[in-house]
Amino acid sequence: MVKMIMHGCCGAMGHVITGLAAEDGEIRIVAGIDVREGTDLGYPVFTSLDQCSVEADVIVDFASPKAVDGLLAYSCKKQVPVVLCTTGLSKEQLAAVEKASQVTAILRSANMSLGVNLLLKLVSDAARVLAGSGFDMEIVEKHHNQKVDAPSGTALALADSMNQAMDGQYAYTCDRSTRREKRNPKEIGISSVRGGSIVGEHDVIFAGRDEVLTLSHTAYSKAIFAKGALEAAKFLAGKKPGMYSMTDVVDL
Ligand SMILES: NC(=O)C1=CN([C@@H]2O[C@H](COP(=O)(O)OP(=O)(O)OC[C@H]3O[C@@H](n4cnc5c(N)ncnc54)[C@H](OP(=O)(O)O)[C@@H]3O)[C@@H](O)[C@H]2O)C=CC1
Ligand SMILES: O=C(O)C1=N[C@H](C(=O)O)C[C@H](O)C1
Repeated sequence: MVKMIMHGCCGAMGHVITGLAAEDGEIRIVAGIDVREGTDLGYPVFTSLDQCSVEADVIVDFASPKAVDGLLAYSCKKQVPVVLCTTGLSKEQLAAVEKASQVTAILRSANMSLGVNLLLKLVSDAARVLAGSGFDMEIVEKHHNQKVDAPSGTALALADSMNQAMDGQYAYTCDRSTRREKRNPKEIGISSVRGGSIVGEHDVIFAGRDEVLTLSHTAYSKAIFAKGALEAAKFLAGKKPGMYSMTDVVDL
């Protein structure tokens, strides 16, 4: 049985994961970490990892960028692998994640769903063919009104996948409101919509002359992320230091 700490246990994802883990015979949440007060989740909850007296094989994180520095320090010190799902990390934090992966096992993914992880592959192929033939690339992402970061981590990961396929020639444009010039052919536009309870939608648009190809993913519940996170946690427990990704967990 894999023993897991749920980092961000009182939030939206923490609650969904707590429910799914309770029905899973291979993994058990032994402690939770959260600054928010919560109802009884069936395991002890601490306000920070430093306060946590319970040992575990893996940490699953859906919390806040504010908590990432402490999370990395704890993971390195205690040698507990981390499935890092929080989005909106700064450039400095992303560099710190890379550095920490030299001493601890880290799996970072902006989206734990099977569909988006396949989409990351599909958009890379599409970019090679279509952007290579002059098509413009745009991403539109839609999320609920509680989301604090924009653009979404998934939108950035999709853009990275497309840009890598094009040898890193593209810059990302997330706001055109102050510009008075035509679109640069070497840009990937990213637009964000926030409203209601939209779980997560990503449209990747390849627009050429007289034809448009759109590849879309729609999340209908947060359970798809929770399921992927638990699979990733089981995979990562006991792994040696390094940087892992969902492509190590799912067969694509
Ligand atoms: N990779 C993926 O597949 C997915 C990633 N996410 C990402 O996961 C993160 C969490 O999402 P979600 O559950 O919807 O957000 P919520 O805000 O609902 O939950 C986050 C929880 O973490 C708590 N928290 C904030 N700061 C700290 C801290 N320093 N230490 C411990 N706990 C803290 C929050 O408390 P308080 O409210 O008091 O601040 C809250 O209870 C986001 O970055 C989101 O983008 C979400 C879904 C899928
Ligand atoms: O905050 C969310 O809800 C989500 N965040 C992730 C992101 O930023 O891409 C993944 C998913 O889309 C839901």
